[in-house]
Amino acid sequence: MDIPVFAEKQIELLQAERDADITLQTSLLSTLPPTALLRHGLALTNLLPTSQRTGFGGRTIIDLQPDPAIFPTGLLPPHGIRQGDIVRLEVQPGGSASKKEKADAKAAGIEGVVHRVFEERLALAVETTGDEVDRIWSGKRLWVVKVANEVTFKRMEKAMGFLKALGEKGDTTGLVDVLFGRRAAKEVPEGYEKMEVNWFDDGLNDSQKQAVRFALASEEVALIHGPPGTGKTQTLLEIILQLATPPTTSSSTPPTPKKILVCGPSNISVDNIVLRLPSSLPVIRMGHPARLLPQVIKRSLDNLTRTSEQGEIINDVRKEMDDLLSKLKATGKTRMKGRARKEGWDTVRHLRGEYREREKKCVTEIVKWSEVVLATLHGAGSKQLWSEKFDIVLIDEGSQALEAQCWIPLLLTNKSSIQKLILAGDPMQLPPTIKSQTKGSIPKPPRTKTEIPESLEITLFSRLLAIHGEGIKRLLTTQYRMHATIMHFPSQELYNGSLIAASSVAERLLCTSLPYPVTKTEDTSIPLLFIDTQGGLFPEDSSPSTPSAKSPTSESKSNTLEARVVATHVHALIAAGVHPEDIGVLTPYSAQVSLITKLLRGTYPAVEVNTVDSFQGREKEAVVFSLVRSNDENEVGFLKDKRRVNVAVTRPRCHLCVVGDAETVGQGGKGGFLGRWIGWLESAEEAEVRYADVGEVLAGWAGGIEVEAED
Ligand SMILES: Nc1ncnc2c1ncn2[C@@H]1O[C@H](COP(=O)(O)OP(=O)(O)OP(=O)(O)O)[C@@H](O)[C@H]1O
Repeated sequence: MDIPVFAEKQIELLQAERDADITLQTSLLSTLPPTALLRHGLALTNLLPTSQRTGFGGRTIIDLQPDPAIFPTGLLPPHGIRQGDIVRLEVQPGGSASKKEKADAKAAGIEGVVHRVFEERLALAVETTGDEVDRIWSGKRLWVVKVANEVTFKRMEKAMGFLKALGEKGDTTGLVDVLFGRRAAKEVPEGYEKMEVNWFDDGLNDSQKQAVRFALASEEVALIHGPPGTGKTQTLLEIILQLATPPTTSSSTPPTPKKILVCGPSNISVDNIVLRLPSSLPVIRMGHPARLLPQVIKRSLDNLTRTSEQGEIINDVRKEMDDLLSKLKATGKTRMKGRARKEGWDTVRHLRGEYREREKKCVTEIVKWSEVVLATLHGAGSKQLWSEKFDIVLIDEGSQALEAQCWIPLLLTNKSSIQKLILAGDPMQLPPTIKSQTKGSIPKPPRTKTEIPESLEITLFSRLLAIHGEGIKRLLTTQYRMHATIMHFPSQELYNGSLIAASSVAERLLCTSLPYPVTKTEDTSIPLLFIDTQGGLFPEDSSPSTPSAKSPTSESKSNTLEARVVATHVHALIAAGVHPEDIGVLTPYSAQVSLITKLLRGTYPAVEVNTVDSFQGREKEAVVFSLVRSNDENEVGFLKDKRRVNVAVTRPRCHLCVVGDAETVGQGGKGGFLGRWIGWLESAEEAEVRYADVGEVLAGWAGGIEVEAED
């Protein structure tokens, strides 16, 4: 494959994606009033700054509380601002603010990362000097607004720029050549299957052990294909331990541990690994502390820096800076004025410089001496790792990462030291969401070694498979999540029928397997239920919610009567004793999510209602899957992507209930995965089929349903 052409195409696609991202965000921010932005999770309004202190990297942490005049309870209203979000902090324009006043408020705002979200306050980390904070500090009412994350794009584009230059200069490493199919990957040594391994986790199953042996024996690239619940992360943990602490042998030269960079596309994917690594293994979790799970903070670079010897001096500088800051913050009689105030801010600036310098040295030392460094793919491009030499890069959830993201650890650290890439993922689940992609099209991975991918949806995992074939991959085959019946169809269709349900889960049922009593009913005693709405009496709503100021989600579908069927089934499960938090309702459409949420939230707020795409990687004891589509044209839209259906139907542990129109979905998906799936559900051999009755649905459980007028 022509590397410069590949890199240029990636840059072009990334720019289109960034533009789509910004256009969407800007149009929402410019059309919706603050209250609507709050409702759509894009802003948090009516905040007052209460205190500030110094955090990691010399950043200022600002605490923001709800204005008591608006929120007398002292609690923040329901909002969608999450830890780690990048936001702008601005003075909130009043209802009658002119365009110019709004623009001025925006220009004076500062960018920051949400450090912590509490019920009664938001802590924001800002990369700015104290006097700038002071400028917007003067007791005004503030708001935070989410901003598109351009930094992520910049880093991917930088990696692609590097790649292009390497290709042009002909300066590629052996690994890069393999990853572009310019030469075949070295063969795994024969007999690797019998390799003696001193297992850290002897409970691994055979397919996991073979995957570990394969990853250890491969010299350049190993893919680990982990279908849902098959213990992909468990397998990676063993690989990390084997590489970082090789067993001692009788030979006089002790084996050298490998230096490993472990990455994932999201913070949670990385934290999940950190949490499961033994505390005896010295590891560093890179990344902004605001984005890490509290349980991993002690292994974060931030914490290791603070608790090191050098850290003591750094802490002293920090304290001096904070004391001075609080004097500068003082109001009333003690307010510092004039020259003293100016000198005060100068000293803060100087101390901040000293603080950063010392911290940098300390960080470099810590990173140098750790064998396992964990970061998000994006975080692997941070300055602190630029010259670090890693032997092996290991990426979890590789099929949920953009290819350009995967190149960040491979190129923005010392690339010449990296000999091997171990990539785990499942190309049969959803790839990252691409906003610039034409709706409904499912791009195919390149068919030849030279074909350049035309879409960001083509992941490195699927491209490598297309280039090198199945020989570079090992499949994990025992799943530890769901009842064997729930697993059956995805296994047959997508994983060559090779999945096995572990005996601990193969017969899981709601009425027998939950850690609390659940009554045996016709619903709780079966793993798979299909409630068929065919017959035209449960039509999808005729006017789709199109993008508008009122409903800025993109074109989305809903089905009001089907939503009632879903709510009734949820009610029946809860009436039998299933805890609401163990039930998830999934649907491909955000408009249907809103509709079902409205039906359920008054009585059962703990039932999670979500889109399939947002629920990938998670599980619930019971899942109700609402298909929505029911129309004379047999249009099935989003459902056509088998990866979406696969994700939805592999989330439950004990019970899956599918609600939908077998006619529309079966005909719409005829000849393909979807058609076969509906055929299998209808065949009633494995699933129980019931037919929804409109009269019963309307007369059914409504007592607790909170049906609200559209707001
Ligand atoms: N060999 C095993 N024996 C028993 N339980 C196992 C084994 N391997 C994994 N598990 C269990 O299976 C569950 C899923 O494992 P893990 O989180 O590693 O899977 P995953 O493939 O990464 O999951 P997902 O597909 O959701 O990302 C965990 O509860 C884990 O403890």
